Amino acid sequence: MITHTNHHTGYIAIVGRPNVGKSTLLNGLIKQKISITSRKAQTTRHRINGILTDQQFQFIFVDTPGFQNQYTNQLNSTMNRVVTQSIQDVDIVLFVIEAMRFDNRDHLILKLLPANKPVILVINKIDKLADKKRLLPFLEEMSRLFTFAAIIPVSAAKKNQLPVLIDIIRSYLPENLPLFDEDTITDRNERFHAAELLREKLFRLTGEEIPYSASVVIDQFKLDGHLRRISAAIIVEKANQKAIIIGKNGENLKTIATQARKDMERLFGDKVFLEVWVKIRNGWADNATILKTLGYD
Ligand SMILES: Nc1nc2c(ncn2[C@@H]2O[C@H](COP(=O)(O)OP(=O)(O)OP(=O)(O)O)[C@@H](O)[C@H]2O)c(=O)[nH]1
Repeated sequence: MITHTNHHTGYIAIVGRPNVGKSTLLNGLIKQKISITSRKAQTTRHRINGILTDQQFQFIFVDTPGFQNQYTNQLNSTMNRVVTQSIQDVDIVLFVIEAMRFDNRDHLILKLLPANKPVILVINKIDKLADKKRLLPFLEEMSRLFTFAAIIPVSAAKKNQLPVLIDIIRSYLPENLPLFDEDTITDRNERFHAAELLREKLFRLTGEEIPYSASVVIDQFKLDGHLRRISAAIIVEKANQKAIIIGKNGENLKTIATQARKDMERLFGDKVFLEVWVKIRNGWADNATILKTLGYD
């Protein structure tokens, strides 16, 4: 029987400036693709809880949007607030940086780190370092910045050192009963993940022309036996953006939809029938382009 004296559960925030690899790290730690990653900075806009549970431990990860101070619009100030809040609410903080880089934005986050809870410095992307010897002086330099509970170099993309990181986090998890069922990977629902996966492909497979204002809406999400029937809309501002997304002969949209569907099937463990429309925000739905991707042969 599980009692609170032999079980550990804790909230872990993953913070770091945009593009350091927070989403990749979260995905690697919980071994499922639930958080979106992209080459473009700042694709994470939501708090995503990824949950890892075993017999005696439950790790509840909070993936925060990249902290940044380059733009001051409403969305970004909200993001900065989310980072500050999530640091307050958790038991452990993972501060993610890139190997050999520590810029002004990293310094800004450093200032927000709490003194009263363990902060683990995760130095990511060590696979990019040709000469690993350069890491040692960098580690020393970092250790002088803050009293970190631990400093660990990893490669989130190559899954190097992630088991070691898990063991370190485990040692700081407070005694507590599990808060979620064992099967729960995330407390976000499937509809949300379907939108996130499609949004990731949209950013990955279209150029810089598509602004962050492009959004994805799930119009329909129906369970039909084991099949999930999903109808989604990509919403853009201008006709030329719509044309870019669709691509020549619909090729680009087809690739986006197919890749998104495959990721959805992997995550849900079942077949998906995905229909994607591209709409212009001022809403003439009649003009929508339809693309159907069959989820089964
Ligand atoms: N070489 C290498 N690239 C990585 C590694 N981890 C992440 N990346 C790449 O870095 C880019 C950003 O990764 P994300 O996981 O989206 O970064 P993020 O910090 O969540 O970014 P935001 O959502 O913008 O805050 C992607 O192109 C990843 O493939 C790593 O260990 N090595």
